Amino acid sequence: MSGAIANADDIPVVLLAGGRSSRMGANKAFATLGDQSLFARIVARIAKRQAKPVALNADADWPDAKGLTLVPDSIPGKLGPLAGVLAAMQYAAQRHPQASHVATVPIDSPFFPEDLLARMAEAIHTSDEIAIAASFDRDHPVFGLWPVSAAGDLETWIVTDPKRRVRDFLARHKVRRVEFPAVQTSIGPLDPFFNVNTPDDLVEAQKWLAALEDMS
Ligand SMILES: Nc1nc2c(ncn2[C@@H]2O[C@H](COP(=O)(O)OP(=O)(O)OP(=O)(O)O)[C@@H](O)[C@H]2O)c(=O)[nH]1
Ligand SMILES: [Mg+2]
Repeated sequence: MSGAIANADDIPVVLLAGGRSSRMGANKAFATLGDQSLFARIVARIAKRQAKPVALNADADWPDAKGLTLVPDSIPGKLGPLAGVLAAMQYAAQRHPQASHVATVPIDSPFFPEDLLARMAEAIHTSDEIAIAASFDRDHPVFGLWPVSAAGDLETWIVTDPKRRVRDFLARHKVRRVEFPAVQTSIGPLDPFFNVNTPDDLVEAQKWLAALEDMS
């Protein structure tokens, strides 16, 4: 905890939902998992621990933002998740000027840790550091705390780097990786960052959900 500069309660959270859902074939935010859409499930999971209002990074014609501030990408063309991160930074700079960081959470990962923001905030030691989540030794940079001060650098990088690989952007900054453990369930260890990309993933997510409900 010592040295941490960010308090999780003060960090605005932006849901990333600006992708194409091409593997799902339809907007996966509205795919049903249990008795809720992925979108509703993720909003509820954040609301459990998050005091600040939540914004939604999605296309301007999104059907129902559930009262969240709708934040479309500032650079058009679906240039990847970091375009959503940039929109999140710009939203935070305008609407939460006291916040050093903005958090991003993707719309397709329904089992993310409840202590996500608290642990990521603890990992940040200076206002220019990035924190990203990891599990099973794999990075999940869509789950990140992003310094608002890096917006200009991110914008330049998105526009000028033709490959736009997330790891290349991260290499330009000081990054804190926060490793989260597997969740033990009745059918085995669940990666808390399991994400739903395909119809088959949705079927698998239903199994994990049932296994988690068995445990509670
Ligand atoms: N703003 C924005 N968000 C994106 C973009 N591409 C992906 N994302 C988001 O980043 C997260 C991870 O992306 P993917 O799992 O690849 O989702 P996707 O791009 O919608 O799906 P596929 O088309 O199947 O790859 C999701 O929350 C997406 O909504 C983009 O171009 N712009
Ligand atoms: Mg995904």
